[in-house]
Amino acid sequence: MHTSVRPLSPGASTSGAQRASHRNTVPCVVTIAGTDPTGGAGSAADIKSIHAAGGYALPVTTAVLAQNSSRVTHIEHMSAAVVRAQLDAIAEHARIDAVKIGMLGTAENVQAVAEWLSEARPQLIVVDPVMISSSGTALIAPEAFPEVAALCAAADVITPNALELAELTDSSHAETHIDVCNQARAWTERHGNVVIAKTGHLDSEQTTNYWIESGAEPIAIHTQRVESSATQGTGCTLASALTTRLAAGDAPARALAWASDWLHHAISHGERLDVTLGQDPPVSGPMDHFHHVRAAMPQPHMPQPQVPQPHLPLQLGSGARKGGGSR
Ligand SMILES: Nc1ncnc2c1ncn2[C@@H]1O[C@H](COP(=O)(O)OP(=O)(O)O)[C@@H](O)[C@H]1O
Ligand SMILES: Cc1ncc(COP(=O)(O)OP(=O)(O)O)c(N)n1
Repeated sequence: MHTSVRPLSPGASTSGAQRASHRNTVPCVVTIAGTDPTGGAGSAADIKSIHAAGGYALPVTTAVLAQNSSRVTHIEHMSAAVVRAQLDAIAEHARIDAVKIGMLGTAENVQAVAEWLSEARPQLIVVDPVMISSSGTALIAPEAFPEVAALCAAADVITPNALELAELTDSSHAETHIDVCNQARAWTERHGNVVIAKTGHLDSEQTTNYWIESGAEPIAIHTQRVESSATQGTGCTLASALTTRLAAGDAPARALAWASDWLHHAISHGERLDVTLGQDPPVSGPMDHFHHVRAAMPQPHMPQPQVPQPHLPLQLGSGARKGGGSR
């Protein structure tokens, strides 16, 4: 890595995650990501999630993809100059409360983003180290792995899935919640920032999200695994919603609980969108990022989502609860 983003002092991650200065305004969140024309993952998922969580999205495109949930047929990487120009255009125009980073694609783009971050010094940086699509296509060049790891080390919060966490910590693929938490703990003790340890890729009834931070008790937000095809873009969605709630000033437990619970409902209500063409076996499709808004806007042709409260912040429903435990 040629560029360091900024030095992190011990505990800086917590303060970074809690240092939201615009608690009484809509948080402006820059999302740096690739595209998905089917709207399920990438920047489309990010924009929807940021707005659903009460923020305003400023999208920077790193790559244009022809993809759906079954395959990626084309990737056009933006040049580092185009990525940088988009970031500069935002910086001269808008308040930036937080930056969420997803697919970067090339080592040049990782460097361009790292350089900009070291100049812009946003208050909150969340990195979702996107490496592979669920359809199996690599979304980052292998030679860029060390650059992505360095970017992760300089972030306030990282949100790797189990595969990405194993890659970052040079470990074998986790099989249990305890494995995932141990790997996250190893990362956080080395780098001093927060890891959201995710368990969507494991074979467990619960899809608990853990806030793992050096020197602090883990925060565990438990949700039940939903048997649904509406799981396209879950990682992008969780990271974007969490970033927005942190930028809004929520404490870590509240922000992670809101994002996890809302995501659980978005998956649960996704199939009723009925977007994907019927296939056998069914392909995965988008979740409903606006189930809570739809609940407040009667649509006679659709069954009404049973979401009790349309306002922010969403109170915890039956899907999520805070507490310890590893499974
Ligand atoms: N089947 C599911 N039911 C409920 N929640 C899920 C499901 N799959 C994923 N999630 C939620 O989405 C989050 C991200 O999913 P995960 O598969 O771990 O990462 P990624 O989408 O980045 O590969 C999980 O932490 C969990 O909150
Ligand atoms: C452009 C782009 N970015 C990220 C992903 C992968 O997103 P993720 O949220 O991890 O979703 P799934 O792969 O689990 O659907 C992507 N496909 N495209």
